[in-house]
Amino acid sequence: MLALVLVKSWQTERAAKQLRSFLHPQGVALSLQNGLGNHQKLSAILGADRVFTGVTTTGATLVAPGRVRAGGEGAISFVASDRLEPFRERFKKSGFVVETATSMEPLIWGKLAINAAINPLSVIWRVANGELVCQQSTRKLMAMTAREVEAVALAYGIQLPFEDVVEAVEGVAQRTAQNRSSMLQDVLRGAPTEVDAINGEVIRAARKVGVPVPINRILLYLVKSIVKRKSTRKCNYANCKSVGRTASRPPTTL
Ligand SMILES: NC(=O)C1=CN([C@@H]2O[C@H](COP(=O)(O)OP(=O)(O)OC[C@H]3O[C@@H](n4cnc5c(N)ncnc54)[C@H](OP(=O)(O)O)[C@@H]3O)[C@@H](O)[C@H]2O)C=CC1
Ligand SMILES: CC(C)(CO)C(=O)C(=O)O
Repeated sequence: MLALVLVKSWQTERAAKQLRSFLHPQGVALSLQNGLGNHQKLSAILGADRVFTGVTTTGATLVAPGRVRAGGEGAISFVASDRLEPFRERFKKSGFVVETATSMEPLIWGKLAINAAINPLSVIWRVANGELVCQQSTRKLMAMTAREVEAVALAYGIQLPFEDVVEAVEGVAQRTAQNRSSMLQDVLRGAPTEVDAINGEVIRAARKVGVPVPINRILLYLVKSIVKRKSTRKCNYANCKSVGRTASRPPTTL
């Protein structure tokens, strides 16, 4: 039995606890989630020998309950294992492209670079992925973000699984041109985002090895402020306690 874990990273722990009670003792869980930390959360609850983590660049947009629009070409990638082998053919029969990787960390960090660069920018500009490669300025921002992630990975001795991270990010954005990133879908429906598990984790990992990641930091705060603004409909300045403000006037509109 295979349990595919495709919940948001902040839902992983709950899903793992549920899985613990009904996954067959010989069954395995395969996470294709974005971000860092899902493998550890699942392993802590289900046991490391039952948890596999891969990635997918197959885009999907939820259009209504039970209705999903395929969001362009992509692949499912995971490290070869006897326990996953029986499911490879099933994925292929269902029309998915399946790729084999030699180790998990480069795979996860490669996907992290892709999501750190595409997802927040799609939220900030409210565009489908393809739009991000249409303008020089957004392309530059995507490139700078992805290169920061690559620098952090290298500081940990992890080589990303592509020759050129910028080409990889732009390639995914082009192949999923019509897709709304999973983060944009979250923001549009008022759900929590995975920005902490993506750009937030890049920042945490970078801090430990002393690599500067200013663009990831800015993207994290921009996404958080957009989410916050959407949930607080009117200007909350008068009641804001968290800003140690010195001025008694409201902020100037620029
Ligand atoms: N969408 C995309 O294009 C891609 C997404 N990903 C990654 O895949 C993962 C899933 O993304 P996505 O499909 O967009 O997410 P969605 O939030 O659209 O879908 C997740 C679904 O899982 C349900 N769910 C949550 N917890 C449980 C549970 N314990 N038991 C059963 N169902 C549960 C949610 O229900 P409810 O809404 O009620 O919480 C929701 O319907 C994420 O990590 C994402 O980053 C990776 C590549 C592409
Ligand atoms: C592959 C991509 C960028 C597809 O949109 C994705 O992983 C996501 O939206 O989270």
